[in-house]
Amino acid sequence: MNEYKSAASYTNKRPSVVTIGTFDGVHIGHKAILQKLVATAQKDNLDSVLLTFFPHPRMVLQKDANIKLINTLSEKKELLQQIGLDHLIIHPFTQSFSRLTAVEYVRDILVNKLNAKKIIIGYDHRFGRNRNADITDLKEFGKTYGFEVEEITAQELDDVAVSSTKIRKALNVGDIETANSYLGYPFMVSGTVVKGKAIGRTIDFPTANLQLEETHKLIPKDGVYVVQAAIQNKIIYGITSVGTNPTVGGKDKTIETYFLDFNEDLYDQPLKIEFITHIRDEETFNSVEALKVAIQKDEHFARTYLATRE
Ligand SMILES: Cc1cc2nc3c(=O)[nH]c(=O)nc-3n(C[C@H](O)[C@H](O)[C@H](O)COP(=O)(O)O)c2cc1C
Ligand SMILES: Nc1ncnc2c1ncn2[C@@H]1O[C@H](COP(=O)(O)OP(=O)(O)O)[C@@H](O)[C@H]1O
Repeated sequence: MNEYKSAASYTNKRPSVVTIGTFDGVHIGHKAILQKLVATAQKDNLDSVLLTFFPHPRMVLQKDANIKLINTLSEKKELLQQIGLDHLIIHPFTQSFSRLTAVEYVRDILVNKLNAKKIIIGYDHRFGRNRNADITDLKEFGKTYGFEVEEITAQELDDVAVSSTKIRKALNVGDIETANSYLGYPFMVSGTVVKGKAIGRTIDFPTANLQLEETHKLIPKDGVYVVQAAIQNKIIYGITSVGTNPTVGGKDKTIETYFLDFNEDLYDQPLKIEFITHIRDEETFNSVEALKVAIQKDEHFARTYLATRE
């Protein structure tokens, strides 16, 4: 898969089939659409192109600072990599881009830059300045500029929308199993291991504190989870605390993991944790000693869970 930082840097001239969208989560519903894109490309001897935008249009247009996404950009790239697309364009969504008229966007980008011969798009897709144009307009443009429009039906799109919303809702209540079943892979959080308050090791539970790579990443509900990570190519299981650590007077949200049967320095290393199941909600204990007892129980829960699952 070739990657491009903007439509302008896409120099490929081959005729293409294009789909456009955010594809947050790259979940099982998205995969069905993307596989259709790849299959169409093969059938019609076209290059497959996914045109996606970053930052998310809502962040730019509605200044929606609170929008939370299932994937960071680098996670999305990694997931898309596995699908077999020919080209991924991550076009910067700016105010000036949003002001392109429908005809400018179709002619200058889809036709002249991407050489689109086919566009696979949702029945309710809108585009151009003020989202003025719809799929009927796109089909009209197709007659002028020589491309076909293949519509993703309401039913197909409903499946996708429903699963994105369901994934977000599930993560917000700590229902990892539901999120993972819609995603088709374990929900992940990645970042770099940074120093914390160094209290962990004093209660025999050192925790690798994750500093996230993006502020818009959706984080599951505060609580304690069973997780796994690949560390030096080995799967290591762990228990992760997501929350503000009220017992030790914490304020900021942290994501920290105690790895089972593991004793190595992880500072400054990249780390990706994959969520397996929720153990319990975050609690405020009367003492650090009581917290330690609770974490021992969490560890016991995790070991039993991992030993008995299929
Ligand atoms: C499995 C696990 C469960 C935890 N549960 C809670 C909790 O319920 N309440 C809380 O205040 N802190 C909880 N913590 C966070 C501890 O307060 C934190 O790990 C400790 O303060 C060490 O912080 P440090 O890494 O900055 O040294 C938990 C930590 C782990 C590893
Ligand atoms: N089993 C383990 N799980 C997590 N971190 C571990 C483990 N063993 C050693 N470490 C190391 O210990 C560090 C955490 O120690 P801790 O006392 O909690 O300090 P800090 O507050 O700086 O995170 C981790 O970042 C990692 O480098």
